[in-house]
Amino acid sequence: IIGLGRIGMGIAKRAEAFSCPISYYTRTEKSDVNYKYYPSVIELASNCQILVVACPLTEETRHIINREVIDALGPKGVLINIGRGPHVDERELVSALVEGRLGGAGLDVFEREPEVPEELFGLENVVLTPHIGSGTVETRMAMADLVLGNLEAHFLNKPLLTPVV
Ligand SMILES: NC(=O)C1=CN([C@@H]2O[C@H](COP(=O)(O)OP(=O)(O)OC[C@H]3O[C@@H](n4cnc5c(N)ncnc54)[C@H](O)[C@@H]3O)[C@@H](O)[C@H]2O)C=CC1
Ligand SMILES: O=CC(=O)O
Repeated sequence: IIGLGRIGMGIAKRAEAFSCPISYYTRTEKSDVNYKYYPSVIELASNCQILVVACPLTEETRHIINREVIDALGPKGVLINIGRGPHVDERELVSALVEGRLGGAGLDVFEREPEVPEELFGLENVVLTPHIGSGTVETRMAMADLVLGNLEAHFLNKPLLTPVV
């Protein structure tokens, strides 16, 4: 798992229930988890079967999944991207999938949404969803409540619930 935050931890917890050994990459090792830490994405990709991207998109994480990482994951590896499309060099991903250099992919996000590379539609080893990672009734209700809560706090001159700056 790349990015062991709220979503990454949620994925780890569920995967653990299926006896999956969990390893992760973040910029610094976490002292409060027992999962195996790798100090680079390459090392993580070389030592895992399923690589999940769950970090924020920043200049540092743009194309964090490049050809080198894809090759390290290899023909038996699977890439899951539920973060942001530009985490992945999509051209490299498509050619690796088409050429069988990567085992498979599960993609909820794409580099140039709403465009999705045509080649992906024909592949048996790819699962595509239209950026619906947060699309549950409960989550969407919680998102709407948070917006309303922030607006209410703002207009009552109270501290915001989730200030951005
Ligand atoms: N597909 C979808 O519908 C959704 C996608 N997302 C994406 O998932 C991302 C993660 O969401 P949360 O877990 O809620 O965020 P979070 O802030 O709780 O966790 C992000 C984690 O990534 C780590 N991180 C930051 N920079 C990093 C880097 N350079 N390399 C490795 N790790 C790094 C942070 O330390 C943190 O542990 C969001 O930023 C968003 O882009 C979020 C919600 C829905
Ligand atoms: O990508 C969706 C989000 O809530 O972030």
